[in-house]
Parts: sequence; C-alpha cells; structure tokens
Amino acid sequence: MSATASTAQPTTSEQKPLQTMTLEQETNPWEAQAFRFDLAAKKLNLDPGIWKVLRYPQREIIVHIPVAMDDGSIEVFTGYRVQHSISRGPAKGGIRYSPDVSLDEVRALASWMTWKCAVVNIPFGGAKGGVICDPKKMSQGELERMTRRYTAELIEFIGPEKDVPAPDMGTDEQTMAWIMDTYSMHMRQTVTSVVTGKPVSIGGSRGRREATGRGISVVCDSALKYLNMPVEGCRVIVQGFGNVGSNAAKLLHEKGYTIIGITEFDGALYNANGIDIPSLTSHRKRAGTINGFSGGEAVDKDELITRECEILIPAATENVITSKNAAQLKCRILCEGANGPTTVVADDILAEKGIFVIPDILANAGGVTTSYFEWVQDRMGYFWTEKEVNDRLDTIMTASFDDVVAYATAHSVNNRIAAYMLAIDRVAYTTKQRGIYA
Ligand SMILES: NC(=O)C1=CN([C@@H]2O[C@H](COP(=O)(O)OP(=O)(O)OC[C@H]3O[C@@H](n4cnc5c(N)ncnc54)[C@H](OP(=O)(O)O)[C@@H]3O)[C@@H](O)[C@H]2O)C=CC1
Ligand SMILES: O=C(O)CCC(=O)C(=O)O
Repeated sequence: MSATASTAQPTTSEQKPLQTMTLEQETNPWEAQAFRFDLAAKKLNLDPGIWKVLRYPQREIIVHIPVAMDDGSIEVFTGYRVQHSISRGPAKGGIRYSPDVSLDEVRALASWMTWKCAVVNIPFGGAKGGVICDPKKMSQGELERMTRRYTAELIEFIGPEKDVPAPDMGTDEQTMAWIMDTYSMHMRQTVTSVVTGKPVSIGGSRGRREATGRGISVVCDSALKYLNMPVEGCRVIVQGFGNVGSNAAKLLHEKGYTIIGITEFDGALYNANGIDIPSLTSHRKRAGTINGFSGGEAVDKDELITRECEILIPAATENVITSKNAAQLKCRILCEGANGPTTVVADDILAEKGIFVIPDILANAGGVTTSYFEWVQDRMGYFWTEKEVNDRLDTIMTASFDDVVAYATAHSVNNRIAAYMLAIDRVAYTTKQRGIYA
C-alpha cells in the first residue's frame, strides 16, 4: 500500500446520459444497482449469458399479511422477500420494516447482498426482505403478529440451507427471535440457524449487534492508513444513530476519532470539539431521541452532512447524497454505512472532488460477516468468545479493504466499481462452475 496514495477516484460513468436523468430515475435503488452492475460487467467483459443471469433476481416473493390490530380492526400489510442469487451458498440478507419499502428497493438490496457477501468472500448468496409498515406506530403485539405471519408465508422459501434472514432498518434481535420461533414451530424442532442477529441467549453470536459499526471502524482505520492520515484530529460526521450509526460512532470514539456531528430523522447535533458518544447514547435511551442533548448544538440535519470533516458516514437510508447536494460535501472520505446512500450521478461529482469512497458493499459488510459466524456457530453448537468473533471480523474487513483498493488500482476504476467487479467476477465463476448451461 502506498503511503502517498491520492484520493482521486476515476468517475463511475463514461457515458453522459447520467446528466439527463430525472431525480426520480436517479433515486431508484434498482436502477442505481443495475447501472453499476452493467458498468462493472462491461469492464469485466462478462459472458453475455452470465450477465443476464446475474442482472436480475432469481426469485421475488410478494405476500399480503393480515394482522389483527390492538383496536380490534384488521390491517393487511404487503411484504417482500427477494432472493437474488444462491450461486455461492444460501441466500442471505436482512428484513426491513419501513413505510418506504418497495419491490424495487428490496430487489436492489438483495442484489447488493450478493455482491457484499462476495466482496468479503463468505459462502452466501444474496436476499433481502421488507414489509411496508411503520414499526414506530405499531405495538409490540402487532409487530409480533405481523412478523409471525410474514414468516409463516415464507416458510418453504427460508431455512438454514436456503435463505437466512437478519435484521435491517426497523427490525432487531426481538424480530429475529420471533422468526426463529415461528420457523421452529413449523419444523417441529428448534432451528436456530434459520436467522442471524438473534439474542445471544438463543443462539445469537457475541459481537453481532455491534458488527456493522465495528466493520465500519475497521475500514476507516484502513482508509486513514492508506491515505496517510492520522486518527488524531480526524473529524467524523455520522448520519443515523440506529444500530449501524450508533455502534460506528461508539467504536470510532473509543479509537480516538472525534465525532463532531450526529443526525437522526428528527434532528441533528454538532460540537466542533467532539460529542461525548457514551453520554449521547444514555440520553438517547432515556429520551428516545438525540434532541435535547446538552453536549452539542442543535443544527439542520441536511446542512450538517455538508460541513467540513475528514470522514462522513451516511448510516441511515438510500439516496442521501444526490446530484442536489454532492457538490457541497466537504469530507475527505465517504464511508457508506447505509446501503445505497449515494446515487450514480453523485458518484461522478464525488470523483471530481477527489473524495475517497468506501462503498457500501465493502464498508457495511461487517454485519453479514458476523452473521456468517453466527450461522457457523449455530450449526456447530459451539460458541466463540467476543474476542474471537471480533478478531476474525477485523481480519476479514482489513483484507477486503486491501483487495478492493488493490483491484481499483490494477484496473484504473474507482473503489465502488472495483468492489462490484471483484464480486461479480467471483459470483460469475461459481455460476459457471455449477454449470448453468446444463
Ligand atoms: N443492521 C445491520 O446490521 C445493517 C444495516 N445496514 C444498513 O444500514 C442502514 C441503517 O440500518 P440500521 O442502523 O440497522 O437501522 P435502524 O433502524 O437501527 O436505524 C436507522 C437510523 O437512521 C435514522 N434515519 C432514518 N432516516 C433518516 C434521515 N433521512 N436522516 C437522518 N437519519 C435518518 C433513524 O432515525 P430515527 O430513529 O429518528 O428514525 C435511525 O437513527 C440501512 O441502510 C441498512 O440497510 C447495512 C448493513 C447491516
Ligand atoms: O446480517 C445479515 O445477514 C445481513 C445484514 C444486511 O441486511 C445488510 O448487510 O444489508
């Protein structure tokens, strides 16, 4: 690795039609995924048949889930599970509960899971699930009934050797416990390895809760080393203070980074001297919001992500960095904790600004990597210490960062396209090896 590496990144597109995209096209996650896939496949000179196979998901399941609500009414929720690929192993990926879920979003998230698992070289394909609902407005009883019914509808499609769900936005360890229990009732035996991200007491892995944030902290360390930048004085802004954002902030704070900004859906905080993350976490637990915390100044959340910092970590949702605000970013490194936070148009603007991007399918792969460890431990019935889990995670994340950056240099592409190319090449190889032409 070069100590004098430049931050300059080649642009994503060589075509100009990007400039004529409407904002609606620009922010469709499936279009964004497909655009980058096509570009990487072209650079790989991918076999046209394999191209067609990998471009689209293998299976898309839509379910309508009737749920008895607490007030006695019946509501019907729409849910999806999309399995993009099982070429390298069982499909793997989280389940999202959000009012914004759509089939195109779940398709994109499922494809990103395939590429992500291949980037970190773990033996899974990709899948994702989602239910259109607002979990913040539902009681625990309503969420449990919806989750159990959703699981029952998917019963023949999921399983330890078929498709292994995990948490994502709006879902957590409790949701995974309900899925595991519902699946086990149908199988007439306890099957812990059907989901990951469960509570440790029922087969979860130590370290899974923090794993995505931990992986982010590891790739930030690698990026600083690569760019010859010190941790001391490294200012970080984090968007999102849920599972991913809060754990990334906590671990980076422990490593000596200065977290100067945190945003959530309903507010944002700034402190040029650094926010005390443990105190903010206690406040967030008590108050249910970051608002009202005395250790930072309340600021506008959209403006905060454009403030000067060394590292910006979007860890909330898709399409937060678009043609509308990319030119205003003043970070040196963009580390994508969320899936799909940057649009393809924004990619080119960031490249022109020389921002070093650690793409989502690498940066947030710590979660699925520790999910892999959980699946392995459940199948062995033997559980590792937290240190063993974290050490293995650190090793994989560091090596994957090095692989992507080396690939980018070797092929003169930016980090995102390098990660796609590396992943597509690996998935194409197993797809051919398994003999789809038979
Ligand atoms: N959980 C995991 O292991 C993994 C998650 N990811 C990705 O990371 C992202 C976050 O997931 P996760 O942390 O699990 O989700 P959570 O539901 O735990 O948290 C989401 C956070 O994002 C905030 N948020 C939502 N919309 C906005 C917005 N427009 N501006 C600012 N903040 C916002 C929410 O704020 P509020 O509470 O105020 O609504 C909340 O703090 C998603 O893209 C997910 O796909 C990727 C890999 C693994
Ligand atoms: O842990 C997992 O299996 C998947 C987590 C996830 O949904 C993601 O990485 O986007």
